[in-house]
Amino acid sequence: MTQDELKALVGQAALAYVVPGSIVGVGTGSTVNCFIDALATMKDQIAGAVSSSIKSTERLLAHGIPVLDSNEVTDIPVYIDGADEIDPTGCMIKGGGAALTREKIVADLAARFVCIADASKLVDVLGNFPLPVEVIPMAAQQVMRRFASTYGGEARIREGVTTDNGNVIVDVRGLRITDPLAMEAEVTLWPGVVTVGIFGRHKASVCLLGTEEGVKTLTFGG
Ligand SMILES: O=C[C@H](O)[C@H](O)[C@H](O)COP(=O)(O)O
Repeated sequence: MTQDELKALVGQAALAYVVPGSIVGVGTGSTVNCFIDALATMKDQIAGAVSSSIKSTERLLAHGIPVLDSNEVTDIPVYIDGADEIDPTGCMIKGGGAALTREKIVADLAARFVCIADASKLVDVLGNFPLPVEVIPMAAQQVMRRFASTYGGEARIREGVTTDNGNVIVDVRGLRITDPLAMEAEVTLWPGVVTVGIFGRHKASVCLLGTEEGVKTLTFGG
């Protein structure tokens, strides 16, 4: 199966986690695009969506799925999103598409995080994928210096990218993130950091992995 077919497979499988009548939390990325297309087939059975990016909002609206303002929503049963890496405990690196901040905001509204990905995203230790950090532009150099002195790795500003919130993305290569919760807690405190792309406090409850043998379900509690 191609990567696109694996993404379509898990996008379709995620429909089983959508609670009828509810508002669905929708992530961002190529895998989520497959989910949005599948969700369109049951749009009459949901109350709408809360979206994590302008791109996902546009795709949802193009399918006629109503998108609610996150400020009008207090809680949702399920958030469905992709990931760049997933470790064996369900912690993830996200933000390859620069949507990490809004993704964490919507994930925080949700009782469960259903991660959809192809099997290549499952890793033993996070960090092979460059860690995205959304940073207020005036703090970019300061945050990159602090990363180098605290954790090492090689930090670079992602060229040509401005987030939906008007900020830059710093990508940090060469990390080995053995304690995602500790790094997430620490980096989140640095002035100028809006969001670090470690999803440890908002880790996956369930992960639907696309494999040659079909969808493999991993559960991490919750
Ligand atoms: O900012 C983007 C998100 O965190 C995506 O969920 C992540 O990059 C995975 O995207 P894709 O499904 O395209 O691999």
